[in-house]
Amino acid sequence: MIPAKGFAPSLQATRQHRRIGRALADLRRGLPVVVEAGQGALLAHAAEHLDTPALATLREAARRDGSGQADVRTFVTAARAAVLHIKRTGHSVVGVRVIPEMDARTLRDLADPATDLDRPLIGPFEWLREPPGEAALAAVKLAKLAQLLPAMVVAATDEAADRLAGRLDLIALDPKTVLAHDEYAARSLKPLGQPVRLPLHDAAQARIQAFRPADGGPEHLAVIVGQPDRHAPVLARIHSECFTGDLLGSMRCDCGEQLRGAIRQMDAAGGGVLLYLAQEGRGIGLINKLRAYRIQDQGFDTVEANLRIGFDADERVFLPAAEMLRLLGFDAVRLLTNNPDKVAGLEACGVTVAERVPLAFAANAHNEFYLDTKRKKSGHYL
Ligand SMILES: Nc1nc2c(ncn2[C@@H]2O[C@H](COP(=O)(O)OP(=O)(O)OP(=O)(O)O)[C@@H](O)[C@H]2O)c(=O)[nH]1
Ligand SMILES: [Zn+2]
Repeated sequence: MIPAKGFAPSLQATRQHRRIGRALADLRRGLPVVVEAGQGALLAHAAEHLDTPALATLREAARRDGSGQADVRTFVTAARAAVLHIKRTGHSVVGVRVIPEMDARTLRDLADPATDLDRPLIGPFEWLREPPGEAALAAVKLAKLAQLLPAMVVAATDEAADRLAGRLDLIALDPKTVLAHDEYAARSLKPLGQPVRLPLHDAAQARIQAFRPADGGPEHLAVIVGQPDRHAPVLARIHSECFTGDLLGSMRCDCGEQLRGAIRQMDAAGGGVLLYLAQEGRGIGLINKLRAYRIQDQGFDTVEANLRIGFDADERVFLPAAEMLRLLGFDAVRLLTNNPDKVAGLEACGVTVAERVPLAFAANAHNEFYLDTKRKKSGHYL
């Protein structure tokens, strides 16, 4: 059994994490958030929502340098910086100085790969070689948590975070809390009542159970097929949500077939557990996955498309899956997957993967290249 690690956050920590949910809603509706940065703060705006008045607010709030220029920067991930021909800095997040000639549209384009080929950006950009502070890392993490493009335009201010947030009626966050949020959300998962009966087309004896994190973030689901034995490794599938494949039957991927195939295999084996994780698009969210599809239609593969947007090839964390297994009473699994990272990710969270059980279906004309890329670039066994 995975040690429960005595999850008992302080009231203060709980308050901070709940604030993140409110901050994400603000970012998604086009408002900035405040991130503590030493004595001062960053006023951070999601790049994809930046318009002219928002940029003016950032310029007004920013401290001035010796020449009177406002200290506004746009922070992008190393992957996006590479697309912008910014020399490798060795840091995961890179700051680009926002000079007075840059307008809101330029800053949106800097973040958004959609126009890369039609309207190539004119550099070179003035980027900062120093490592980004914790506050800048937290700002970019917030964009990812909000499932927006992973780029933030920020003003560095000398005003204390609480004062600035109070004055502008915004949410102030501590960067350490933001950076620890994934772990908090996973460890705070709680089952919602008892599993409820859900006869499925492929498994008549099935039940479904929802798990909710304390921060108000997305719920994850577990489908328990049959009566799995708690004393032996359980046949398990960790399946990341794929609206297009699971629900619509998209032929761009193999998700729908894997989902139903896994349930059939569990039914045939007399029992199993399928964890359905709210991690659409390998953790980048549905809208960003649709952006990735558009880039793939320009000739890039699935990994390149993620990187051009500024994400890693895979942004998922497997701690929620491990926690759900623990809460369901399973400590060892026979994992239905072709993905070596899932095996390693789950084991790193304390779940024993006793066996990897392959899950393969014939390719179609639309997903052949996708499956080939999984094999060649992501090391999938297929
Ligand atoms: N970013 C991105 N996500 C994709 C793409 N195609 C499918 N996905 C997502 O990938 C996830 C599918 O992952 P899984 O079914 O867990 O598959 P996997 O990581 O390949 O591993 P196994 O299926 O277990 O071998 C879903 O969240 C899909 O939405 C794509 O082209 N880009
Ligand atoms: Zn899919």
